[in-house]
Parts: sequence; structure tokens; C-alpha cells
Amino acid sequence: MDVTFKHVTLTYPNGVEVLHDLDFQIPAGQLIALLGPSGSGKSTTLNLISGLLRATSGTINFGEKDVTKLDALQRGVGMVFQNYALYPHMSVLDNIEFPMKMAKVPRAERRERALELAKLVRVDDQIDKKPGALSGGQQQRVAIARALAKRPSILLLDEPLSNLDARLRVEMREEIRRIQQATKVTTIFVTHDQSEAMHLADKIMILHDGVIQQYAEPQKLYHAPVNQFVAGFIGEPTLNIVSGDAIRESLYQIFGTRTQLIDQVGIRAEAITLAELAEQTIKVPVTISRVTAYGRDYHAQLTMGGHEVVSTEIAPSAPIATEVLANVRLSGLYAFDPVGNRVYPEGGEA
Ligand SMILES: Nc1ncnc2c1ncn2[C@@H]1O[C@H](COP(=O)(O)OP(=O)(O)OP(=O)(O)O)[C@@H](O)[C@H]1O
Repeated sequence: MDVTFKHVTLTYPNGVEVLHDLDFQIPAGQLIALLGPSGSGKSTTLNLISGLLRATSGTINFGEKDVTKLDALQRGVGMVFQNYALYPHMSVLDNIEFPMKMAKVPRAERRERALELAKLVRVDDQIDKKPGALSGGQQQRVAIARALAKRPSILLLDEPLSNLDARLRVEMREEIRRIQQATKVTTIFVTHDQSEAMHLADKIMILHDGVIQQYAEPQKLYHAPVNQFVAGFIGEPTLNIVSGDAIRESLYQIFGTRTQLIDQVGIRAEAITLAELAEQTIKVPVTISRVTAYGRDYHAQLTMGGHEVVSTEIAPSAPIATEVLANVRLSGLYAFDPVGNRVYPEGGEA
């Protein structure tokens, strides 16, 4: 089922408008991440989809149906919360069956469906246990199975992996992807972790201060961020930011008089190298202060025009503490105007 927001705003009872004119469509069967820093409006947006919150203005459609005024029960979406909220006194199987029991699905039918779901999420060897006897990842699986019990057309996950340790997080994100592909249910999940969103989602919606900054495929966000906020939010290590003034002479090599449009420059860590490259680069003076090797990765700290920057392409054998000319790949360089909009690369695509 696709989800369409048209000019949706949300004002909380204290009078503060926290979501401004949200306009987007989530296509049926996709896995979408709502990504943004704390307070950007992710959970509020999710709650507008679930019906736990009512839009102050605008309309929300599930497919052809206008659901703007329907409550959570009437919308029939499946939800998984951060803390899983399983019933502690019930077995795994009873937890999964519970929503169907409430919906008065006949006993044999709901048992069959619960067993099928336990298998899908791979807890079929745990069905008699109580949630307290399960690991975090297993509880998460049960919560997903329970949310799928009534065959929702939309599944909502609010920070589903945040309570898991790093290794389990990676495992469960692959599992969420697998389960979503097996069921084809339109899935929307909230996260503040860009790498989680990049690994999992078909498309990512980046929110900041209740405004959609960009809504696009992960690769598009990485290679063609529309503004400095998106460029800085996506990517690891974080995008280097250097003021245009600090490297204006270097920028002039390529941009000529257009250099004056540039206020800030973002440079990906992998775009700064001492090697000579066949692709288009600009030469920028840098001073390397330290290079650390992590396994097969490098992390070099340098100063560029008085700014601290990081490169992943400079080896520990590089000259330390003397000024050298680095080559900066234009494919990893973005230029922004004074309000943070991208002015290079020009146009919609990078
Ligand atoms: N019940 C409420 N009443 C008033 N303001 C609220 C309420 N709930 C949230 N807000 C405000 O709305 C804004 C968006 O909050 P929301 O919880 O949607 O953000 P979020 O991106 O999910 O953040 P987090 O990652 O911290 O959960 C914040 O400024 C928050 O303070």
C-alpha cells in the first residue's frame, strides 16, 4: 500500500508547529528510512502515519483511501517500538497470536498463522519461552512477528535496533531487510543512524527541524546531496567542511570567477590524496599532522587553509608537519552558497 502526504503540518497542543508542509509519497512494497537528528520530527511523522497523531492540516492517503481522520485502530498498520513492548507473562507464540485473538480470528487459524510467522522471523525453536528468556535480537524478531500478525499493509518501526549491541544491530538490520522482502509489506522505519539507513533502505527521507531536506535513494544522497545539511549527515567519516575563503586560490583553478559564489566547501575524506590522479582534481596546500592505520584503513589528520580535515587516502609514510600539495578529487567536492544550498556540482544530478 502506498502512503501519500499532501501539505501535512503538525502543531502540538502547546502551539508549536513541529512539522511543516510535508509532501511525499512512499511507494508500495518499499523499505523507507526516516532519518534525522534528535528532535527533527521522525517519530512525529511516524505517528502521523500510524494514526496515533492527527494531522493539523493536509491530507494522508493509504493508496486511494483518505485516512487523514481515521484513528490508529482503523488504519490497521503494524507497529514495532524501540522497547518491543512484548507481554512478559505470555509465551512467544501467545504474544504473536495476541493481536489475532483480539480480532477474534478462530483459534486454529491464528495458531497456524503464528507458527508461520515464528518461522519467518526464525524464532520457531523458541515459541514456548517467555520474552524474558530471550535475547534482545530474539525479542525484536517476536515483536516484528506480532506486528505482522494481522497482515498489515504497512509496517512501522520506531528505532527498532537502538537497544541492541553493535554486532546484533548489523545482524538484525539484515533480518529486517530479509523479512521485508519476504512479505513485501511497505515498511517505514525511524533511525538517527545514517549507516543503518544507508544499508537498509530503498529510499531515505532526511528530516531537519520538521522539514524534508531530501528524499532519495542512498547513493543519490551520498553523491548528490542537495545541501550542506544532507552532505554533512550522510557519509563516514563526516564530510570535511572548509570555508571557501580558506582555499579560494585553489578553487579558482577550476571555478574561475564563479569561485565568489562559494561560501563553504565540503570535501569527502576519500577525495583528498597525495597521489597524482587521472581524474579532475584541484591542488590544495595541506599540512599532515598525524596518520593512523586501522587494519587496512588509514585515518590522516591534516590542516587545510587553517581547518582540521580528515583523509582516508594518505598512508603513514607521508611527510608529517611540512606543507605539501594535496590533490582533491572534484568527484568528492561540494560547494555551498551562504544558505547552505549546493552550487557545485550544478543541477539536480552530481
Ligand atoms: N507531545 C509533544 N508536545 C510538544 N512538543 C513535542 C511533543 N512531542 C515531540 N515534541 C517536539 O516535536 C519535535 C519533534 O519531535 P520528534 O519526537 O518527532 O523528533 P525525533 O526526530 O523523533 O527525535 P528523537 O530522535 O529524539 O526521538 C521536537 O522539537 C520535540 O521537542
